Amino acid sequence: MSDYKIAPSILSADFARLGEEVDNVLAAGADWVHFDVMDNHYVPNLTIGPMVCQALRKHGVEAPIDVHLMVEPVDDMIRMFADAGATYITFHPEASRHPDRSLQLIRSLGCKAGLVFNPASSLDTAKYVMDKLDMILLMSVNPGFGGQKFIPSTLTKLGETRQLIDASGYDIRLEIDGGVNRDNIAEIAAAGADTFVAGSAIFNTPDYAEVIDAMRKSLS
Ligand SMILES: O=C(CO)[C@@H](O)[C@H](O)COP(=O)(O)O
Repeated sequence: MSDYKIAPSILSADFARLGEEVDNVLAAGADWVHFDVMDNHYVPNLTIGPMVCQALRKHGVEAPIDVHLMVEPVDDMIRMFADAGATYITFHPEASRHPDRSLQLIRSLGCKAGLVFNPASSLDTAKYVMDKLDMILLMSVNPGFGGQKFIPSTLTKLGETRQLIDASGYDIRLEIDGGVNRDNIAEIAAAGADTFVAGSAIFNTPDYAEVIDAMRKSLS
């Protein structure tokens, strides 16, 4: 597999200089912008909303914006992020009363749709909606904060998810999020991931290009 995507999580960026940070990380070789939306209800933290996504588009960001909704409920936010220029919109199935309907809503608004699974959540819901998925995102930390350690049992879960995707025959990306860095990215890719979210491993270093290059080297 060679179509790897690196998606820096702007949760670890300097919010006071967000446009510049996103420009810099894309110029450094990032493929996507990962956009973490937290509501202090589904997760115990509060971050950014659709206005910030729209502001990044107005600023000139053309790269895919990968919106990870950690909010409950999800449908109003899906509509607002689709209007704001999101490319992917993913949500946690337990945060929607009707996950199938929410997935259909995302696609009906012209975005790509995905489900997110926490470290201890079963993949069951995914099995019944494979035809409506463009991405499965596995959390390798508990959601809510950047800078946590990768939970090793996620490697087994990645393998199970990869089998599920391959058996389905659908074109579904497998994204991993939490504790990804230059030292573990190769092992994570070998377990089945093709899309890598990394926040602190990129934004907490002075040279974004150096880290992203090192990640790509590990992947090649
Ligand atoms: O969604 C989340 C946290 O809830 C992630 O996107 C983190 O922001 C990843 O940060 P690092 O673990 O890479 O620092």
